[in-house]
Amino acid sequence: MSGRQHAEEPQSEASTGAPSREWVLEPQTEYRFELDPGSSLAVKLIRGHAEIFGAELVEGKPYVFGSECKAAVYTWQGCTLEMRQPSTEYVSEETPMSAYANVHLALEQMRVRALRVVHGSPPSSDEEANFNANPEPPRVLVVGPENSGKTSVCKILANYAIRMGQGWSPMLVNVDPSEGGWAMPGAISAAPITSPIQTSSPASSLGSAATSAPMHLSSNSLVPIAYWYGHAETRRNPFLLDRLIRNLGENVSERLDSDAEGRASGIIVDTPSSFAASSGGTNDHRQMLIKACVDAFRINVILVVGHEKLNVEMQRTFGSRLTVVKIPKSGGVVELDTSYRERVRKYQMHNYMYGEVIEPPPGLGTGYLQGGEQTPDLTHRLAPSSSQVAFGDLTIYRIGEETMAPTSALPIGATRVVSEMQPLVVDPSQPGSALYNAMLALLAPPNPDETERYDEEILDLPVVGFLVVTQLDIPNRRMTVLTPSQGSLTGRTAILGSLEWQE
Ligand SMILES: Nc1ncnc2c1ncn2[C@@H]1O[C@H](COP(=O)(O)OP(=O)(O)OP(=O)(O)O)[C@@H](O)[C@H]1O
Repeated sequence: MSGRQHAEEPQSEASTGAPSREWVLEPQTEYRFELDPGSSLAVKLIRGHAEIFGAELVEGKPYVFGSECKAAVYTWQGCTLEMRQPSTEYVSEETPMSAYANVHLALEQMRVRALRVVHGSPPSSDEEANFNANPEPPRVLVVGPENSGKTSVCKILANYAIRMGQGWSPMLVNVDPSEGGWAMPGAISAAPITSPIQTSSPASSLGSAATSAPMHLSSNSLVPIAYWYGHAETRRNPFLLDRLIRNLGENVSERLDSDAEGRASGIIVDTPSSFAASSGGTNDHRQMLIKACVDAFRINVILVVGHEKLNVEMQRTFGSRLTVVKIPKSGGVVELDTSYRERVRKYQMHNYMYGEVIEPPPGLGTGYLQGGEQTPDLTHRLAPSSSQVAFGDLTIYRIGEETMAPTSALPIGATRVVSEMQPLVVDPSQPGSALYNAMLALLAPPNPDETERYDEEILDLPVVGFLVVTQLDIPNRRMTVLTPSQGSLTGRTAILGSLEWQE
């Protein structure tokens, strides 16, 4: 074992607090930790250099982690770390970081060449040798089975791009609706990354997004583009997901069209594990969704994380027109079970509404960083508002699902079959509307030009926020909703999915 555990003595101020320990890490090793529910960890870099999923640690600053976070502190050159209160910890010498760094270098070359074209600079001699007259920026799809570390790979690659100091702003895309990215579980989203993605909690595994927190308080906040699918499982409505992935791709392209330098930074797409193996869904759906991503984001590199069969399949399907590379899976990736994933969804929903303040380990004092931000009390605690809305003020739809009415209640001859894409109005006064405690996505306003409107327009509108129905008062035709933003809901449209708010 290369990590030496140095001291195990309580620090002076912490006679009532958690003891701190030092670890000395050899070059190219990582310290892995896992937190139990309700516990928190503080890590401080004492000397040397270290990073968490590619984001560098600042020397001398304690970083806190909570909400059952599982992660690793990696060092290329060696370092000394101090920590308080991990639940599980160990050091590993075997990591795939060299392979990931090589992938990063290849992507970086693609960015540099693409930017040269933007600036109209002449190609370098190696490009002439390769006859690469029209270099493209990297547009990368990361695929792999459950718990292969796809999200971690995406974070590492985005953070390494940021660390180049070239002003890159790679577009990070999350098409895994079970994770929620910067939005909410049930959504797919994209955001340009301009500062390192910090890891502190699975409630905000891709860094923090701006909800109702004033932007100037949270410098790392991102304003993502999001679409609402409404379910955690891709098999629930793959046709809807296909359409939303294409919408997200179009929206991302439009943004990048007017930002040539951002375009040269490239795109990194994190995918759900159901893209690797059809768990309940069909193989056709799986392939359809992979193809939707390849088309929508004009993918030119597919990274397959540690899965030989999927690698062969991707080579066969796409190998003739884009680069498919298999990369190793990290032994540190933690097997996340269903109940953990459910708890993480709850943390993410709570984080969206209330923000998250991690209680630091006792004895840490002040001046620590949470998710890279100082003074977490200000930046991470939000105050959602509860307001009353008349049934008629907010139009609510569900997409492509049958009403709950039993067949016997349907008109004679009516069938229960509904197209996957059909928007159906939800009547809050009907028992079985499934609105109570449901998570709803608030859509952007439709096209102001009535002539541009079409029947299924609401499928193509991005999400501007989320709300929860916390009370239904059917006799008075009112409902109480919880939302982090203060704007009026009158005349707005919201979509219901199958995700429930959990207090
Ligand atoms: N080297 C590591 N050391 C410790 N924990 C790690 C390491 N790499 C990843 N993890 C943790 O393992 C868990 C799973 O990793 P990750 O989310 O990257 O996998 P995934 O393949 O994207 O998951 P999913 O099955 O949800 O698609 C996460 O909690 C992540 O923080």
